[in-house]
Parts: sequence; C-alpha cells; structure tokens
Amino acid sequence: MSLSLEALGWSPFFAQAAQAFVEAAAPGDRPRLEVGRVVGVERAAYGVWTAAGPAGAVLAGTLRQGRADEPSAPVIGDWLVLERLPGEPTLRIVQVLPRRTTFARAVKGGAAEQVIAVNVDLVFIVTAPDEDFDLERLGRYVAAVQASGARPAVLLNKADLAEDRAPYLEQLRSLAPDLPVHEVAAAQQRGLEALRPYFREGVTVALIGSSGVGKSTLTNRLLGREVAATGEVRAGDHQGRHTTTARSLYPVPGGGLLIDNPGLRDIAVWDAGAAGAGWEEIEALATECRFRKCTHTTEPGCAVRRAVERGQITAAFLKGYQQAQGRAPRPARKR
Ligand SMILES: Nc1nc2c(ncn2[C@@H]2O[C@H](COP(=O)(O)OP(=O)(O)OP(=O)(O)O)[C@@H](O)[C@H]2O)c(=O)[nH]1
Ligand SMILES: [Zn+2]
Repeated sequence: MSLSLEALGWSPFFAQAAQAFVEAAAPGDRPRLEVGRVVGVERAAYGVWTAAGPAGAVLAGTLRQGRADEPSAPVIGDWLVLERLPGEPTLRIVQVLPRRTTFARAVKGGAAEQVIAVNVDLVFIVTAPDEDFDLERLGRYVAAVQASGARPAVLLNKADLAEDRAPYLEQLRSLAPDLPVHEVAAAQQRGLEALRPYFREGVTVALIGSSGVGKSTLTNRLLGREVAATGEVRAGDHQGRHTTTARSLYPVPGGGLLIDNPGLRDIAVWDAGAAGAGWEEIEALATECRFRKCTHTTEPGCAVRRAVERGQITAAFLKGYQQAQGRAPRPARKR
C-alpha cells in the first residue's frame, strides 16, 4: 500500500523547510534525500512512511549528537528528511522538520518538556455520561489542546448510557466558544457518520480522554479494523501485557490520519500531575512502602499515601496512576 505525501499530511509549510534543507546539502547528497513521516517509535527505531511506502529509520550520527538548535528527537507525527543509502533497507534521519503543532508535557523540576506528539491538527476529547464526566478536567483538556496549536472537539461517547444527554451536551458546549460537540456510541456504531467530515485528506486527528472512555473502540470503528486494544482484549491477555504495537499513526479509510498513542492517552495522568510530577515520582516513593507489591490503597506503611497526606503529591495524581495501573500494566516509563 502506498499513499501520496499529501494524504500523509504533507503541506507547503513542510515543503518549504525541506527544500531549504535540501538546497543546503552537498549536491552529491541530494539525490539520496527524501521526506517521510514518523508513524511509530520504539526506542531508537522509527517507523516512517514515505512516498515509496513504509520503512524503518534510525537517527543519523549528526542528529544523535543533539545540537541545541534542533527540535527534540523525532516523535510520532514528525516530518523528516531521510537519506536512503543504496542497498540499505533502513533510512537515516538527517533532519527533523519544524513542527506545526506540539503536544508536550512538563518534565518534573525544570524548563525541559517531553514532546509527546506533533503535527496534530484536530483532537477529539472523549468523555462519557458516567462517572468520567468532569467538566473542570475537560476544560483543562480543551486548554491543553488549544495550547498545542491543534483544534479541539468533544465527543460524548457511550451515549447509550444516558437517556437524557441534553444537559451533558449543553455543559460541554459551554467549555469554549464554537466548540464542536458530538454524541456517539462507538460500541453501537452510532453517530460516527457525523465525524467523517473532519477526516479530510492530510488532516491528522488524535483522541484523548481518560482510561476506559472508549478511545480504542472509537479508533477501531473509525479505521474499520482492530488496531487498538480495547478493554476486553486486554482483559483476555493472560500475561497482562499492554498490546499496543510500535505503529500508532494510521490512514483512515476515506481520508485523514488517526493517531493512537500511549503517551497521548495518558493525558489524564499527566493532567492530574499538573503540579509537575511524573510517574517516576510515585515509583520512587513506592520503594519506601512496607510491602513490595503495595497498591497504595489500604496497606499499612504506604509511603505513597503518606506523601499525599503531606501534600507532596495530589490525591488526583495518585488516582490517575492507580487507574492506569489497574487497567493494564504499561510498558516501562523510564526514558
Ligand atoms: N456502553 C458503551 N460502552 C462502550 C462504548 N464505547 C466503548 N465502550 C466500552 O468501554 C470499555 C472501554 O473501552 P476502550 O475503548 O478500551 O477505552 P479506552 O479509552 O481505549 O481505554 P484505555 O485503553 O484504557 O485508554 C470497553 O468495554 C468498551 O466496550 C459505548 O458507546 N457504549
Ligand atoms: Zn504504597
């Protein structure tokens, strides 16, 4: 399968930057250069998509040294200049192109931030008419999306759970002027046609929202195939493994692209830790708990709950951590 660069989100904004880079390259190098987009990341290995189709890529030595004027290491959604060496299947990333939008989270204790996803045009903030519905938190999501440069829209999923949705919809519309709000029921395949117009050619869409709100179900319905592990699938995984693959940017049938990325999914958690703490902080505290497998709920001698009592971390932050841990163990978070 191959897609045009435009279908992948390529635009004059990136073309201009790429052209400047290619013109500055040695004439002998130019024929080996092409552009591609990051569709998956696994440690230092990148999955990219170029006009020629999918390929693997690694950072060129010059980029690994990390010059101060460079953007951060490539992340999901980035556009790259790549070098294709004769006879080598793996491309070399020689330049990260400027980003149109950037989702980042603060890293504890400093000016640094961790970039999570870039070049996202539209973010569907997903909630449901159940205990997930928290207008204040949703307001923070709207603000976070706007700060990234992307456009927000809200999806009230699990519409089947509430007979009268009007009060929910009304409250959601009050979050921002002209905020689009749609009610859907992903599991029942209801209301999804109304989302089609958002998926125009080259538009990159991401889903955020708390665990269990239906992001994976929505992703699978929008893509028309099972790519994202839903709650049920994970529950059946005996090893309790998190079943996401490295790939996390998918073309949507009919146009547009969808990002399903664990980092973005965790927005609930990094939002709760808005004071600047990361999960590392809880994990470090947990080494002081009396029991090695402490769940930080009712066990005696729990250092994490003690930290909450002292106001070192917030109760909401601990709750976000526990929710995520309880549903599925995530891959190691140390970067
Ligand atoms: N009643 C109802 N349940 C739904 C709907 N959409 C999804 N669900 C259920 O909600 C549960 C969680 O759905 P997921 O898609 O795994 O939720 P998620 O947001 O991806 O969760 P994480 O992967 O933990 O971030 C599953 O049991 C789904 O079947 C819906 O429209 N109505
Ligand atoms: Zn504990």
